[in-house]
Amino acid sequence: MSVPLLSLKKAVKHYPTQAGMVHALDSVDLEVGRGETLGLVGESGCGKSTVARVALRLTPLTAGRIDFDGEDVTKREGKALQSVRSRLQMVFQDPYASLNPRVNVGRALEEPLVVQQRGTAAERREHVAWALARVGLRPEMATRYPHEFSGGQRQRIGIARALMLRPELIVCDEAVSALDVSVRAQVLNLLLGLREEFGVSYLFISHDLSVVRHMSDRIAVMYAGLVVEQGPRDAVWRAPLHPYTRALMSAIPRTQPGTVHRARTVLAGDLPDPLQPPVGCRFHPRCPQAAERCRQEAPALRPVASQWVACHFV
Ligand SMILES: Nc1ncnc2c1ncn2[C@@H]1O[C@H](COP(=O)(O)OP(=O)(O)OP(=O)(O)O)[C@@H](O)[C@H]1O
Repeated sequence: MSVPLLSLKKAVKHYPTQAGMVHALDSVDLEVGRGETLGLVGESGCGKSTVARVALRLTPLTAGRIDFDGEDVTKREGKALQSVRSRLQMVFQDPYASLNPRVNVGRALEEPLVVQQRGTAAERREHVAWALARVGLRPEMATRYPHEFSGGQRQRIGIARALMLRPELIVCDEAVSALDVSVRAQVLNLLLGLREEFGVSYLFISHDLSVVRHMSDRIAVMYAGLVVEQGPRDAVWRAPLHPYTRALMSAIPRTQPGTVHRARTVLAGDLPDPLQPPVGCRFHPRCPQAAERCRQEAPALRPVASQWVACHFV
């Protein structure tokens, strides 16, 4: 098998707080192959954005390792880190928050090229026009300011900015969650088109399973700082194995095309307290199948059929 573009190996991220240590990630293993889209799903607070932040080296790991294109980049700093960063970009949920309201769109798009000292001013302007056109905006819009755009257009600007350095991997963190349904479909199709055109890989993070299904080749399901199931998109969608994934799937409205008819499992309770995750399987307090072993022993991810699953009873 070829070397994955991005891999997290036993990645741990704990945030020290006044109340104690928040266990945001505990030994997470994930891989994104070249040209592949890995969808990451799970409830709010399970650690999805933390995966994005550690993958982009926006925050350091507490333990574990990150490889990019076969090289250990966990501790890279300075110029060596900058060269990795240029190959990895992020699209945020709210592009407005990441766009300076006083800076026009042309300058905002040019900025990554200026930081990386690429091209002359004229070449950079030309590249801005190209990126705007590529995301379906008119090049003359470069002189406008963020507030002059709709939510969907702003997200296109966020994508154009991510494209400026022609990255190999784009991390999309809830990139379409704030958009209306029709605009959402357009932005998703734009992302799929860019993948076709440039072979870019995506780490596609969303709490919305149907969006993840639309976008991904493989799906990883997170629960309370851990990956509990991962595998090929259709296998996870059609035959989820972990009780948590099954509960997530059963909550999807049956009106959606291709949805497999499943008895609905209502998940009682909330995610566990990240300051004190439960002993044993972290899902056991909410699991309809929990037994004594689940209360005592944490299940490891192991291969079952075409998936990897962390459950004693699958
Ligand atoms: N800087 C921080 N300091 C302390 N705790 C944090 C910090 N960032 C995140 N957390 C906590 O880490 C856990 C995981 O958060 P994270 O944002 O990664 O989850 P998420 O799945 O992306 O949720 P959401 O979809 O709501 O963003 C949560 O309990 C969160 O409160």
